Amino acid sequence: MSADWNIQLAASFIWLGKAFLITLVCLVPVLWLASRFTRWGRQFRQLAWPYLRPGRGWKPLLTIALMLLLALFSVRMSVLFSFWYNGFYSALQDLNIGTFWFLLGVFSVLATIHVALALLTYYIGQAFEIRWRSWLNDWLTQDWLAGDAYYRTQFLDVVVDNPDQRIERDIAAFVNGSRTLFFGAVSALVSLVEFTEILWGLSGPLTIAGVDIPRAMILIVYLYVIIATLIAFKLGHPLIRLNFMNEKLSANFRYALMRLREYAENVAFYQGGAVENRTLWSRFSALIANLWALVFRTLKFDGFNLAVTQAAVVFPFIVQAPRFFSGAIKLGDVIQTSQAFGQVQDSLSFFRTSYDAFAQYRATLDRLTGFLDANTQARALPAIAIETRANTLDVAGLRVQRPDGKVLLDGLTFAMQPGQTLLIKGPSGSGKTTLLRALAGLWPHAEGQVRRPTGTQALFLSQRPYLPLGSLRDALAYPATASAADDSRINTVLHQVSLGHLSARLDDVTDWSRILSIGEQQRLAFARVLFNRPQLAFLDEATSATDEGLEHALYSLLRTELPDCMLVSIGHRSTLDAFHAVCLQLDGQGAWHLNPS
Ligand SMILES: Nc1ncnc2c1ncn2[C@@H]1O[C@H](COP(=O)(O)OP(=O)(O)OP(=O)(O)O)[C@@H](O)[C@H]1O
Repeated sequence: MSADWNIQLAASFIWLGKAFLITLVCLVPVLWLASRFTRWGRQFRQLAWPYLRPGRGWKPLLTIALMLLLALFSVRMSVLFSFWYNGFYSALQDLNIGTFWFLLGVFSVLATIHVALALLTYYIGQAFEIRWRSWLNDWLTQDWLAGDAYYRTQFLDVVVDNPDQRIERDIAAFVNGSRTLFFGAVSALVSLVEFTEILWGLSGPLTIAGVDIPRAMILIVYLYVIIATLIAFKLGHPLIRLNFMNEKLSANFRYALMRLREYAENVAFYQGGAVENRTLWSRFSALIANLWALVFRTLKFDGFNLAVTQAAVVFPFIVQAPRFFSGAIKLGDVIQTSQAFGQVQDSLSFFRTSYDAFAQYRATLDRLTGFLDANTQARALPAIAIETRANTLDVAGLRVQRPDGKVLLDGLTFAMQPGQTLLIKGPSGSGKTTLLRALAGLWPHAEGQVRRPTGTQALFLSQRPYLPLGSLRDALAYPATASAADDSRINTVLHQVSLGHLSARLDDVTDWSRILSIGEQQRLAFARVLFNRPQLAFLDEATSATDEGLEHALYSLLRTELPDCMLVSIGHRSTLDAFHAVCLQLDGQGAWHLNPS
């Protein structure tokens, strides 16, 4: 078979147009069926459609169409190269120097196009992945934050592990896997059709045990690869679970390392290195045990795949040898046969060799859709509906339970007006912090009515001070944002809480929670209240790390600076009584009493 190189340009464009249309016509129903009737197809649609749907813009779909065109072009180039090899080797066999030089000229054109095509494919593919990844990152992060899902997923029956990994790694793996597997499959199928056609033209009959088999090459390659694929699927199946476990165990190990870094000082004080080492080692061992299982399974899987590929190298030569030596076909035909056989073999084998990649891809789909589903379930958990009402805290018939059903507090009813103060007391574990969680709308095991200011008009200072990543100015203003224009007000409140020495470091970006002592962090939290001037502040043991003198100074400051702010405090010290008019006493069994403090 030889090609007329003078008409190849026009012929290639016509081929490209036809192949593009045929591929689209075949692809659309296949994708639709997969997204309806397969689990991975449904998961893919759940993750991909929000980005790809034309209602949001045509750019992603048009980029996919362009990538499809490039993939088809690349198949066309392989076909042209295969004809080039045929002509070239036949010219060598015929000692035809004119054709030899002509074909070298053709090669330089083909090679230039090939290089340009490869670079363009790379660039467009990467640009597509980066844009899609950014969009997904934004979507999943917002979904995680929406409705306090990042906090409330802990109350689900099945808690999703390592959301950080799902956002950071799985999105990238999903985007890359979707592109490479999709275009890999499309290229494989189109190559299969093209090179089967070439092989059809090149193959002759084969006589086995007296029986003539027409077009034997085609029959051999298809039978060979289909049987090999079935065996490979069986060998590769356990890889799905092993890959899933690998991701999970790696993330668990990473989390243990991160935690050690986070609590470095506590561990160092306890001299708990040996215990930590055991924990780290046990998590690492689980990871390694799974890795060994993965290695042995991959040895079997890859060993089989490599053997199948190697054995296929010699087939076409053996089958064509009689026709070549009898002079029925030329050297170029033999070379092209071997290439076409290799291409058909590769294309058919795509589904076998990609089984591993597909297994990982499915694990990624599971992790990402599991994450989104958990967020949705967390948002659907019950919570007290908070009604916004300025300058009042009105609680009626509030019932708070532990997750195991034990009632901590029943029928709580009280109301507060601007400037009023309430101190919540009770034994440890009686539900004081949980009551605040319920009043914040975070606790799922609560019912009743709450009316209060919302948004930045209500501030909750939790037992453990929290400082966000960023500058000291950001930490002080949290959750509001402050700019340099607010510096004079920030400096005033810093001096008021005896942190004036920090006023020169407002722009310093560092991990402030490691630098400031707990007492200083608690003072910073008071500065936050003074800066944000809420109508209502909840202080959960907010002065537990300060001495009584400083506690007195901080509470006095709140009363004088924010006389209208309603204060709800939790605390064990009797020194707090003086700053609160009413005391709510809990017994942790459901009963409660309101007394003058
Ligand atoms: N996420 C949770 N899952 C299960 N039980 C919880 C959870 N959070 C709190 N509890 C339980 O609810 C009960 C009340 O806890 P809470 O933190 O409200 O007590 P507290 O009165 O604030 O205690 P302390 O004075 O020691 O801070 C405790 O028995 C605690 O173990």
